[in-house]
Amino acid sequence: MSSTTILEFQSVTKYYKGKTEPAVDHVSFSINRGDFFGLLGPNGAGKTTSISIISSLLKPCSGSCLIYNLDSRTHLNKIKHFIGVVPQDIALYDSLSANENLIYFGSLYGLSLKKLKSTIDELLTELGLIHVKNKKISTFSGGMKRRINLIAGLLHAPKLLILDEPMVGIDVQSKNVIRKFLQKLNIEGTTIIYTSHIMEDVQKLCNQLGIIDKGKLITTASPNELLDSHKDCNNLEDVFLKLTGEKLRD
Ligand SMILES: Nc1ncnc2c1ncn2[C@@H]1O[C@H](COP(=O)(O)OP(=O)(O)OP(=O)(O)O)[C@@H](O)[C@H]1O
Repeated sequence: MSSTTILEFQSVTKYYKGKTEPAVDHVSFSINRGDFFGLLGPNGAGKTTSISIISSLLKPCSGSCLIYNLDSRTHLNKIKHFIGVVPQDIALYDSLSANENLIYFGSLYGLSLKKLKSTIDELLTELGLIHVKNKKISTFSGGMKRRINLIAGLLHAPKLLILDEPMVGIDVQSKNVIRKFLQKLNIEGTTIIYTSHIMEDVQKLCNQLGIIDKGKLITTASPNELLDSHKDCNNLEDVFLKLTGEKLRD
């Protein structure tokens, strides 16, 4: 692992119980400090499985995932302080207010209540939600829930933020706020791993991409490198279709 590499996915393979095909098949890639790394692939490609291995929620059957040189299988307690995970499904309590949800999630990291309260107010302000701080999550729109879900993964100021489809089901305004916020966070030093099916967002945000399909890594490259090496393609979506094919995955 070089001094700038913070994550090394080394020949990782994962079979789910009862399945004969691997969800992730000997996948290797590395992520450098400061990257905005887009992990792309069609439905069922293995993105969430890979992210779950990085987050230590799943163990690989073979291979390893090193984060800051620590093995994700054996150093979960240390690693969880460096990483923030924002899952694809909204993981909030509907009957609690935004503030109560965030106090709950922040307390899981052992932050002092004083520090936690000031961080919550800061992030709610940055993401345009301070005026609904004490409103119940059940009254929130999809875009507001997505932004609270994002804040919940950021309360302990992780060095590596892992986002699984953070822009799903939200309007253009919410998307714009989240995109600008993530760009700022990345410029200020947070390394980000990002999965999405929205190629326009990926092109705007990511400096490095890993494309997987049917559990196998097809390529890692920057968006510009991909566009340069596929001159017949007009945009990233065309390159993605060329590399993964037009066949439906369902
Ligand atoms: N808990 C599970 N048990 C069994 N098989 C699973 C499980 N989770 C995922 N799979 C299978 O593993 C493969 C990879 O799934 P995964 O969710 O990682 O893909 P993905 O790229 O995140 O897809 P999507 O874009 O649809 O979210 C798929 O074939 C999926 O059906």
